[in-house]
Formats: sequence, C-alpha cells, structure tokens
Amino acid sequence: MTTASRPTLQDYLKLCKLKVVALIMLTAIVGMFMSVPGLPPMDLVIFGSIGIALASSSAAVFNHVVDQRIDNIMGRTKDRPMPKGKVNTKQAIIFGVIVGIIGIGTLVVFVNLLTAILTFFALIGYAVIYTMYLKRATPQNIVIGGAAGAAPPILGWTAITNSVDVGALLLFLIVFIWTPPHFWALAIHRHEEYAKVDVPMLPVTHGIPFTRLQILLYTIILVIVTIVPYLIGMCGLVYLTGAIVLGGGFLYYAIQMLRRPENSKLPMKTFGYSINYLMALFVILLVDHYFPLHLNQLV
Ligand code: HEM
Ligand SMILES: CC(C)=CCC/C(C)=C/CC/C(C)=C/COP(=O)(O)OP(=O)(O)O
Repeated sequence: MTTASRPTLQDYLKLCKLKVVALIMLTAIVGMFMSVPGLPPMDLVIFGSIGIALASSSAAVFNHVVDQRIDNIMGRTKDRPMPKGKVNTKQAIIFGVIVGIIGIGTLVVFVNLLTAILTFFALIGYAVIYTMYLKRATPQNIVIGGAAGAAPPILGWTAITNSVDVGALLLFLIVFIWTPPHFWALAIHRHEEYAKVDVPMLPVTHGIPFTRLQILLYTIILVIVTIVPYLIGMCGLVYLTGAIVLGGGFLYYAIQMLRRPENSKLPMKTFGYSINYLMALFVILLVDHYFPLHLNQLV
C-alpha cells in the first residue's frame, strides 16, 4: 500500500511489536543473570539486551511486511500501520534492515559471534521460516516456529558465557512448550478470521475441541518441564513453589476450557493468563537465583 503522508515514529514503533519484545527481553535478561553464579558483566548485559531487542524488533517489522495483505483482512490486525497505509513496503523494509543490522552488529562488535549468529538464525526463523512459509503451510506452524520466539533465553545466556549450557536449553524448552497454549487460546477466539485468510491454524484445520485438548496436553507438559530446573538443582524452593502455583493456575484455565466450551470469554482469559504466567515465572527464576532457599535450610 502507498501512503501520502510521512510515517510517524509511533507508526515505526508499532511495527516492532514492543509488548512482545518486552517479554522476549525479560526471558533473555533472565537467561543472562541465570548463566553465572554472581552478577554478569554489565557491559555484556547492556549491549546484549540492545542487540537482542533490536534484532527481535527487526524480525517483527518483516512479519508486518510479509503479512500486510492478511493483516488488512483480519479484524485484530486491520488497524496496523501497514494495512492502514501509514508505512509502505519500502519504508518498512528499509527500517527493518537498519534496525536488524544495528542489532546484529551490536552483538558482533560488543558481545560475541556465537550470540550474533544464533540471534540472526532466530530473526530468520521468525521473519522468513515462520512468517513466509510455516504460517501458511501447516497447523504445526507455531510449534515449529515457536523455536525462534523461545530462543532469547539462550541468546541471553550465550551473551554472557559464549556457550550453550543445559540451563539455557531448559529455559528455551519452557518458552517453547509455553508457546502453543499461549497462541492456540487466542487462535480459538479468532478462528473465523484465520479461516477467512486461509491460514491453517489448528482450530481451523482440526477443530476447536481438538485444540482445547492440545492446549491441556501442552500445559501438562509445561508444568512438568518447569519442575525440571528444581529437580536438577538449578533452582530452589522459591522457584519450585512459584512454578507449581503458576502452573496450577494455567492447568485450571486449560481444564476449564475443556469443561466449559460454551464460555466464550475463557480462551482470551487463558491467553491473558499465559502472558502473565511467563512473566511471573521468569521473575521468580531471577528471585530464586539471588535469594535461594533449599530444603536442607528448612529441616
Ligand atoms: C510462534 C510463536 C508465537 C506466536 C504464534 C504468538 C502469537 C501471538 C499473537 C497472535 C498475539 C496477539 C497480538 C495482538 O493482540 O495483536 C500475541 C501476543 C503476545 N505475545 Fe505471542 N506469540 C508467539 C510467541 C511469543 C513469545 C515467544 C513471546 C514472549 C516471550 C510472546 C509474547 C506475547 C505478548 C507479551 C503478547 C501481548 C502483546 C500485546 O498485548 O500487544 N509471544 N502473540
Ligand atoms: C531475534 C528474535 C528473538 C526473533 C523473534 C522475535 C519475535 C518478535 C517473536 C514473536 C513471535 C510472535 C509474536 C509471533 C506471532 O506472529 P503472527 O504473525 O502469528 O501474529 P500476528 O498475526 O499478531 O502478526
């Protein structure tokens, strides 16, 4: 679409999906702090955060470019800057490329090559592999594409240690397993819109009851996976308590969705809960890391 007036800063910022990037950054920064016993070097924390945030924003910009036609049709997305004609394709691509180059460049120059390469893969994974291919190809799109969105804890970890460790992989796994229930709850609510634009999201291809069941199964796996950091001694009782309470809440929503299919508000409540869940879980990881409590201290 073409635009008569110049895009505003706000238009460009909307293309970056800042709220999503904010949660992504929380997972990345917690990855940084979890990677070492004490405090990580602050220059790496700052440059690593800038680089990962800019690369994620760049990926989000390309997602808007590729999806502008379907975004224009779906009610949830039709007011975005590109369908509204506020930013045209050329402006968005130039913006996305500049932000991406500064992001990856920051990681190459001030952090380390491993983090820069992995972040670049995550950027391509979301902007190209998920958005251009998987999203339109298979109902497993977000399961596979979720690997890009789950990468930030690894990116944060490697920014500090220059290596991928078991802890980093576990944090990745938590976000990876969290993604399907996070997204499918919203996809149930919006299934008619996805059908309208021929995007094969699970509720469209396999029906809503099957999707509700998948949400519950993934949530059960999520609760199990979130207990592993305690079992391997990576976290203490503060984290374990938080993971169980938060996981219990998620299970409650998932079970309610199965038992009360007539309640049309539940899917979006579950979606909202998923975001608060991940935010709280990662904050608790951090609290536990610096203020640990272990069983032998209690007995
Ligand atoms: C393939 C993986 C993912 C898919 C398909 C997905 C899908 C979505 C969708 C469709 C929305 C709704 C946006 C809107 O309201 O317009 C959303 C919102 C959100 N997602 Fe995800 N998501 C994914 C991964 C992630 C990850 C990894 C994070 C962070 C760690 C995340 C955090 C959020 C947040 C914070 C929101 C709320 C944004 C807002 O209120 O504007 N998502 N997600
Ligand atoms: C470098 C790095 C870590 C990159 C990953 C960054 C990133 C922004 C991941 C977010 C995942 C997400 C919001 C997917 C939704 O896309 P969608 O097209 O299904 O949703 P939409 O319809 O709301 O656009």
